[in-house]
Amino acid sequence: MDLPMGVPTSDIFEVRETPSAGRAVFSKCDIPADTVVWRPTDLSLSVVLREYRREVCGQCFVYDYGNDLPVRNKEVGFAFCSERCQAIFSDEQGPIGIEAWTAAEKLIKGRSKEDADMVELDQPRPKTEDITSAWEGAAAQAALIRIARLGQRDDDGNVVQPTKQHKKALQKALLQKISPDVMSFCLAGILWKHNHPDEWQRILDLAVDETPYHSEDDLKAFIRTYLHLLAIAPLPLLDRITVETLYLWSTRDSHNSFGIRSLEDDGSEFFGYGCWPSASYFNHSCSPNIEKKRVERAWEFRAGRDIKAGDELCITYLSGEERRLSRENRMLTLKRNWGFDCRCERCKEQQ
Ligand SMILES: C[S@@+](CC[C@H](N)C(=O)[O-])C[C@H]1O[C@@H](n2cnc3c(N)ncnc32)[C@H](O)[C@@H]1O
Repeated sequence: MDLPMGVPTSDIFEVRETPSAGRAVFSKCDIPADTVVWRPTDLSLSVVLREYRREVCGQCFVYDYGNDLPVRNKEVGFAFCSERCQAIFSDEQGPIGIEAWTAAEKLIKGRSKEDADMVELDQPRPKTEDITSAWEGAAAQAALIRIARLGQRDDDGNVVQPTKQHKKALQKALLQKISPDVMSFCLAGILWKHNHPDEWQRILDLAVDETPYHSEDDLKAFIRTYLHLLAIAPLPLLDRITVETLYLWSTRDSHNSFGIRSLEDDGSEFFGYGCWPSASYFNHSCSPNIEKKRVERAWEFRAGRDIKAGDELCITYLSGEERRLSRENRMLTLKRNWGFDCRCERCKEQQ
């Protein structure tokens, strides 16, 4: 198998294709319990949910039992546990990133609470053809907004000023309902691609979910956010804000992101999520032999028991409470959240 760019490599494990669960990680030698097997540090896109933005550090995800963090940057809408974390954040996002977060924050703050994300359960997931036609439906308005921001050139290469029609398309986008967490996802993804253009292939190589939107509302929120970003983002980012990038990010995020949860209370607080490509080749088991623990922005994957050479190394995708569910309910949870029928050893044995 040609190894994808983001595949983790190590002396003690290798990534191979499996007959029924895609690629997976296998031990190359006996691994004693408690051995640190892998430390994924390659965080790409991450989202800290709006409701936790004052309590969870925007850089290292430290959480102080719900207390507001000491360094609050109201312009960009993040709080930090220290000046150092704020400086690292600014450095990683770059001047254009900071300008973009500031523009997004200004737009979100100017709006009422009604705009908060509402999750409608039980709506069907949009199919591929619904997704394609919904994005196509936004193309004309997107083109007008681009011209409103950048102008356009006539046949002789002269810049033609935007007309009332272009400006109206931009204004119309700004009046649309805002979904702050979708905005964070899209902006974080665009900025990651902007700041790491050579690493995009690591994202494209991940497992794909062609129908990543949970509901029609969710899909609509992404399309509105696309238009919002075109209307407000710094001009050097406009070429990056494309349907292709936003859709491809969603198709990879869906089956590869990990929840960023509290480190106490069995991870009961869900602060947001992030995608660490090198962590994304470990399959799930309901009886995992690898324990994963978040350490600030990184993960530590440790052998939870003695592992024999040739065994598959599996983590669990379930949260603390979910692990105690019956086989049927674990299967349902994995199907709903990750879209697969679990084929782990424990589920096979309990069949
Ligand atoms: C994070 S990726 C893991 C690596 C993936 N197998 C690959 O080829 O990229 C998650 C996807 O792997 C597959 N997978 C992981 N654990 C599985 C399991 N226990 N049973 C069946 N499929 C599984 C599912 O397709 C799932 O959406």
